[in-house]
Amino acid sequence: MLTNLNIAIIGTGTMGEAVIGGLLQAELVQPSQVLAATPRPERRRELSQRWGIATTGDNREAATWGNVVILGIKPQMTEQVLPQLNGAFQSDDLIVSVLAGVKMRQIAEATGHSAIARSMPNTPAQIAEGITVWTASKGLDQARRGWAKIVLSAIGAEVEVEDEKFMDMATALSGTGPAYVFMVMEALIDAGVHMGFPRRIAAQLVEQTVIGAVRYSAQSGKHVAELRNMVTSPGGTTAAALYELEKGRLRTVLADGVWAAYRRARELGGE
Ligand SMILES: NC(=O)C1=CN([C@@H]2O[C@H](COP(=O)(O)OP(=O)(O)OC[C@H]3O[C@@H](n4cnc5c(N)ncnc54)[C@H](O)[C@@H]3O)[C@@H](O)[C@H]2O)C=CC1
Ligand SMILES: O=C(O)[C@@H]1CCC=N1
Repeated sequence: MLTNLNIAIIGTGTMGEAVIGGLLQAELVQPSQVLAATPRPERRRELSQRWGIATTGDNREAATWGNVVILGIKPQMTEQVLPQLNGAFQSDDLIVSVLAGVKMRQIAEATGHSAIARSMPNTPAQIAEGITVWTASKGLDQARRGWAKIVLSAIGAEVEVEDEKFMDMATALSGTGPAYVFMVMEALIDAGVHMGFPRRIAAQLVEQTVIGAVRYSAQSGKHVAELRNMVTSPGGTTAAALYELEKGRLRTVLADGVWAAYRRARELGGE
């Protein structure tokens, strides 16, 4: 449990705040157990008003105070921020990173602390509907693995993987994934408007089509190709549409996007 733990968040943008919100809304912690570190005073005011938590502009103070220290800064900031934290950790603290690309070895070297859970959430975390893939540093004890699991389950489902190599793949597939879905939705809504629907109605049709298709897929347990075949009447509209999508290389374009994200995640980690 997280009852007696202090949770510090360093870097409280989109993802850092999602974790704060998830923890508080699930009542896994009290506001008095949370300290948010971020450089901008107006952002600190906003966070303390919205969540009733303490804030600081001093990253080292947050790392010293926290038993669980969540890193929500951008990967490009690691060289500047992580050395500030060196020596601030107690031996039984836990670092939870959400940084794309950055390896546990890099975090351990820069901070001098090797008890780390590296995670990759995604933005539906903001409504506790995220999916987070995570892995722990070798030899991390069960108690702190438990802390990581509880913190990450506050923002949705979580999947633990043994090998850190899966983290960059998760970054490309599920971490970046909501952007693929939103872009496809946007394109479909625009097509509806192009045909003549008012935008509001086009958006409603697309949104519920996506929600319905995802729930149907999850509940039916059928392979997605089988579900797609069930939509495709012989000589009908879907067959006509799918022919054009295949001709436009939709599948390989999506795969190329995922591979580009994977390569970029590896670059951010210095590979
Ligand atoms: N946005 C997303 O969908 C996801 C992002 N991530 C990871 O989460 C991390 C944060 O990404 P976002 O929340 O999207 O970025 P963001 O730009 O919204 O948040 C970064 C935050 O760090 C703060 N910051 C800047 N300099 C700082 C410093 N010196 N000390 C402390 N805080 C500082 C900024 O004020 C900002 O609030 C990244 O490492 C990213 O790879 C992971 C999964 C999904
Ligand atoms: O774009 C990014 O780098 C972050 C990591 C995964 C999603 N957003």
